[in-house]
Amino acid sequence: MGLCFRTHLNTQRKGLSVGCTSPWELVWASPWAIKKKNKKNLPQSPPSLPIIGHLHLLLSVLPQKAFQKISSRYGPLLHLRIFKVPFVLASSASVAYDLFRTHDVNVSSRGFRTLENSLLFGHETFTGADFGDYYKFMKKVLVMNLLGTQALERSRGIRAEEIERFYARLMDKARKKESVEIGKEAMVLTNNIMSKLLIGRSCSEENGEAEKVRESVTKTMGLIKKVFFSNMLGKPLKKLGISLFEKEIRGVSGGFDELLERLLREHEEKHQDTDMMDVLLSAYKYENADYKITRNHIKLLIVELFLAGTDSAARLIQWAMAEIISKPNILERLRQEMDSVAGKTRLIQETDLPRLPYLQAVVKETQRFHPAVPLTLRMSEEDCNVGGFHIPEKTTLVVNVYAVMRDPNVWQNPDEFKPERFIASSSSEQEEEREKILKFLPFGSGRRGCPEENLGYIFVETGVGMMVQCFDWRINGDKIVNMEETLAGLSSNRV
Ligand code: HEM
Repeated sequence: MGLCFRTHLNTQRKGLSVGCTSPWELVWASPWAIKKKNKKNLPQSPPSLPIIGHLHLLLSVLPQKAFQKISSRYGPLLHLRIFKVPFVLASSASVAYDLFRTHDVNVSSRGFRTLENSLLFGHETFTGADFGDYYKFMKKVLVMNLLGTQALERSRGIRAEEIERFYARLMDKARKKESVEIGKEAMVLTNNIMSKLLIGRSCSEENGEAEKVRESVTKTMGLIKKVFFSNMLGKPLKKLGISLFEKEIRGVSGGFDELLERLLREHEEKHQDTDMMDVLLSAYKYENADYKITRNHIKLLIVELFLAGTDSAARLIQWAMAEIISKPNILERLRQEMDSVAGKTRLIQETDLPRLPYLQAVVKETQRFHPAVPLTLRMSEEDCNVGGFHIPEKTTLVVNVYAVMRDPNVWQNPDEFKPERFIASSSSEQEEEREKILKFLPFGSGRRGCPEENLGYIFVETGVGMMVQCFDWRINGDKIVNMEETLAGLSSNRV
């Protein structure tokens, strides 16, 4: 993207193991089994091919789009199989409601398969942990020290400082008439903020540390996509599954491990209590803690938070800007709103956000249209009934968030980018509607939903807000913004 100053601004401103007794296997085994199926009322299964099952339906387009196409033809709750491994695909708002409200506890584990002795995808991750003591302990630590309202207020200064540095970097490029890769710059912003919150300093640009970390984040997000699908491929491809990527995983994992070990030693030497790593070290050393965490837990959580906080928000900033730049009427309305709230002499601040409903609506519509995490993975602990169908225990559940947020039964003109839909009704009406159906799920939902919705919104709204407020944008070369989607990690990407 090319950019220049806005002339009127005067600021410097895992897997599923299926035993022979699984009802799913019975379904495929014999006509006798089909009777069993009907008795149990399992979700419908589209026609499949011998051996590979439904794999062929997934190969041509992005998985979320392929799944959406299958669901719109066969129904919102389907059982599919890839080779011998079954999973249930949920694709409508009402089914999402059933899963995340009625059966929230039952589906609050993910069932990831793990890789031993690896930092990434190891058995001690927070994101993959069962909903047990370790998970609950860490979540409490997170809310109190990083993600809760008070913790967010304490760290506001860090984010404001980083928005100013972001502004200064763009201003420098504008002065030199250089073009800007929005995704890359957004990643620097989110990466710096997460580094400061987690380890008390941003990674150094001088010695290449920051670039190395950003590269590792991008590589890991790519690996998450591969491991997500290898989790679904399960047993038959076990050897080809996670082990196929083992070398790659161990490489990235080793790099993170080395960095984290160095950071832990730095923190132990300075004995302070200012960032998330300090908090976790105190918990590690505290004899009477409710749960005895290990040094490995600390490293893992830091890496997971780093990944979760950096990548999704940066991609959303990139998507939001792509939509805004290609739609001048949205850009103009945003600017008017921003100028009336922040004026022309200072940068937009976090505290301005509640008074910027249109900016909030643009960010929400970006989340609906281009969800950073289009598919989420859960596992049913016990048998349950969803949308009138029987779901056996230990079934992998894939929720197609992308399809839910384009479900034509609950969204008007779902394939149109229309921020106004988020300001048309009052917040009490929206709340009432949300209670009845779960149709807006960019952060997932229920116990295993994203614990950091607030921080996610702050990142994206302030980042986008500043870019719109302070700069005019022009597309390099092409007259239109390329909105083609690719899959990088589990995230939609813009190329
Ligand atoms: C706009 C940015 C973000 C988006 C779109 C996003 C989205 C998501 C989604 C969809 C999930 C899975 C939810 C589910 O399975 O129901 C998730 C989980 C998670 N997110 Fe976020 N997230 C964002 C920002 C963040 C930030 C800033 C942090 C932390 C600093 C964070 C930490 C986490 C963690 C720890 C989990 C795992 C929760 C669990 O397993 O219980 N996320 N996020």
